[in-house]
Amino acid sequence: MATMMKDWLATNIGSSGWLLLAPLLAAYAPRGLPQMYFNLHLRRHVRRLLPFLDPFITIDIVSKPDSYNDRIKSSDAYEEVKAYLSAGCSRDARELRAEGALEGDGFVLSLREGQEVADEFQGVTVWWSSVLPEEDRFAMMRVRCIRLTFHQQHRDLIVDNYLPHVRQSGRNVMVRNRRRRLYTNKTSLDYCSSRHEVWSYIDFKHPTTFDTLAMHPDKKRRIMDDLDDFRNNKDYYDCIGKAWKRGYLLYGPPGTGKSTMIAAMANYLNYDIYDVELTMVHNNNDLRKLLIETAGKSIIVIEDIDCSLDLSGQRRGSDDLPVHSNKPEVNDNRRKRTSKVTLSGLLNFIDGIWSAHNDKQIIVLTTNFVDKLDAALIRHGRMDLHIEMSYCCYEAFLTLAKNYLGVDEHPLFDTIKELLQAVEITPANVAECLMRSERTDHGADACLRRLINELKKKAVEMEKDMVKVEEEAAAMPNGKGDVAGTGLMGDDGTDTSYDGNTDEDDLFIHG
Ligand SMILES: Nc1ncnc2c1ncn2[C@@H]1O[C@H](COP(=O)(O)OP(=O)(O)OP(=O)(O)O)[C@@H](O)[C@H]1O
Ligand SMILES: [Mg+2]
Repeated sequence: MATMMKDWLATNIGSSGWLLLAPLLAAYAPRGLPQMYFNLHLRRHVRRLLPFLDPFITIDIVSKPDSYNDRIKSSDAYEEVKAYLSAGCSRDARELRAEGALEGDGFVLSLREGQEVADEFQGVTVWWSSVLPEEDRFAMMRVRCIRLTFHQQHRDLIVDNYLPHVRQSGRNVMVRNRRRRLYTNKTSLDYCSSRHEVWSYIDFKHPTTFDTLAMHPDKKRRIMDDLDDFRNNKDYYDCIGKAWKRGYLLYGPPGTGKSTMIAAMANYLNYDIYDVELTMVHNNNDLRKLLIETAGKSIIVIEDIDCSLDLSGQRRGSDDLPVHSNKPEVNDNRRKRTSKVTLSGLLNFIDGIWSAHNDKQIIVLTTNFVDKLDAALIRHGRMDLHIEMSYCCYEAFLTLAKNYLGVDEHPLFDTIKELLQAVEITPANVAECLMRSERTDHGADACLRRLINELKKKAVEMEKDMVKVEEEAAAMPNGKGDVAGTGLMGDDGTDTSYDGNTDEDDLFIHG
């Protein structure tokens, strides 16, 4: 309605139609004025009259040109307005356009050109319409335009309150409709490539949550609290002048749930995951490029960081490796060296000046061998929280029993509790025992007995290992040795293997 009136005024007064008023105004024109001055004089009067005749203001929100890539943030406003209208006011429109939604099988409805819908905000009515942009230069680039029309007396309310409200609501709609994504980096990056070109993705559909994650409940609570503090404290990060980011180091033996924890975090926060395969990144520049093309509200993951790069070697500036070697670890190192990413490039990726371009980003590094990592990589402020993923404790077992067998208690639980205090077994191993198919035939009993057998078997193995190690240690002149036979040894010869301890001070080195 408002736009129709406005269009009428534009056609009949704003352009050639102003001549309709010419005879009227000519009567008031000063006598003897040359024709050219008369026209100017007339136009000035018409322009002054316009606000009285047309008190409506329009604001055009234009889409990005189709040829632009998705780095142009100004396009976000158009998408947000579209989402806002699609969810609400387009219900009143009679003629709609349906585009296949980027996510899922649904459609995004928007207004067809020329259609108009009304919206109300704090008692004020505004009108939205879809129009073709007036300027020809846009036509080649297929830019779409949504026009907002409102009375000039509400200008402040609309600009200061309504438009931000529309954007925020539109963003919420987009988040609600959106499926989360699991990205991974592509091999070759070109300098001009955009997000689609450096990352490929699939829908992220991991079912793990913190409820199903097997871990001591106190430890789990502290991690969840830390995540909550992170996502809710933008003001705090601004106040202390720190980029709104957080780093987590997850370390522990294979099968203790590091990858599972990342999925639980992503589900908890509703974030996307960028899984960086470092060995495929050619150099520091490509790494930076990848970072720039990530979006906020995401978790950047580098799994098995100790295997991805020869970080310790680079830190110490070690010599080139021999060209041929029979040792597998040497060949493995040579493979890592094909990537020219350096430790310093990685450190900059994590918290360099470029890393602050996105808010709400979490970086997670995982490793089986925390002692192999350079101190700079995991220092305070870079990896804010160190989380040890340890062997299965009784509390973690209870979660797995609930997940896999649906039982909260069972007469065999006491035996299992006792064994778990003495035996190191990973949650993955426990889960495997509880997944046995006998469950369907014999209920939880068969699975729990299988677990008990597994635990007893491990207890015997551990006993044997201990005897062997003690014998070896006794045979060494200085009595020092790799006690658990894990290959993890501190510089001073002390054993640095995982002890499965769930003492909180051990779990949270800092943070
Ligand atoms: N803490 C846990 N809670 C629930 N399930 C777990 C847990 N740990 C392991 N699992 C189960 O074991 C499987 C392997 O776990 P996951 O891949 O997370 O281990 P990881 O620590 O990442 O191992 P790796 O070091 O080899 O990458 C998971 O698919 C899951 O089913
Ligand atoms: Mg893993």
